Amino acid sequence: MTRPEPRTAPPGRRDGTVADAVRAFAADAAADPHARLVALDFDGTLAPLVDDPHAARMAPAARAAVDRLAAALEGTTTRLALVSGRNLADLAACGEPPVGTYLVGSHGAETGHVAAHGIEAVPLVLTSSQEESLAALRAGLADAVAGRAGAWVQDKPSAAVLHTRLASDADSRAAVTVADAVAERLGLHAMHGKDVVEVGVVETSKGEAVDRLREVVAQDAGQAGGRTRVLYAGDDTTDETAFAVLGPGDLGIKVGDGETLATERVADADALAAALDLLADLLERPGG
Ligand SMILES: O=P(O)(O)OC[C@H]1O[C@H](O[C@H]2O[C@H](CO)[C@@H](O)[C@H](O)[C@H]2O)[C@H](O)[C@@H](O)[C@@H]1O
Repeated sequence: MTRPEPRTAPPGRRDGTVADAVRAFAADAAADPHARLVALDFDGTLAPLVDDPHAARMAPAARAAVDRLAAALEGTTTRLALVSGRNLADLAACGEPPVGTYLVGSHGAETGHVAAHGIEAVPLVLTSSQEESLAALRAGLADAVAGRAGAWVQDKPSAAVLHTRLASDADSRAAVTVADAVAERLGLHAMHGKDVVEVGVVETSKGEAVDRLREVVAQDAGQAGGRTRVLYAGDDTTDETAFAVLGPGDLGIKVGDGETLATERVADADALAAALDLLADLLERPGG
């Protein structure tokens, strides 16, 4: 798994800088025939963070921009993806992705696609060893939250997540310490996100998922063997693995504060929506 060293994007960027970067990403298709992928994290990026994960929905401006972008992409060689730590079914339910969207759930352990008739998901099959690890992990995280008000465990098909958003600082620290120890004992990698510690039994990352999507999109767009250009936007530390696999012709946009490998930064979901709206404009009027 790629473990990037975060760095801080230059402070004080002008809004115009992100717009310029979006324009460069969307350079006239005639001059730049590469397939493109717009890959967006969900929580904290399109959807403001809330206490109940099931209640998370895209911010209204992000919802409108994503839907508009999806429509603008029809018939082009650009594809849309949601790339999330959420498990696939949860991502589909809360993200309500437009038809044609590629889905990456559980940080890459689950993949799918939104077809006109519904979600087409690649079945996730765990080995017996992974099933055993998952059971031990769930038991260990149950111990981590026992007696700690506000801390709770979310089960996923290939992972378990310690949530501490509603716990006191002391309870949060103690639960995180236990969760880290459980992961270490089981030989699993603990990913620390915003008020979450996520431990999965399938070794993967958003960065690996984005690299796999590059190939899928190139093939789908009739550019097999070509290098798909990627726009990736994310807000959390787990998105850094995706920023780490970006290179020339790609565009990384960090949403909110924090160290990052992304070259561009916007303040929040509304600002990201403005960038996605601009991209939709450019795709609707190539060269305009
Ligand atoms: O990769 P993402 O799409 O950003 O998903 C990462 C985690 O998102 C969810 O947790 C986060 O959002 C919750 C709802 O706003 C919030 O309560 C929590 O504190 C955040 O960390 C989700 O519940 C996790 O399973 C995802 O891994």
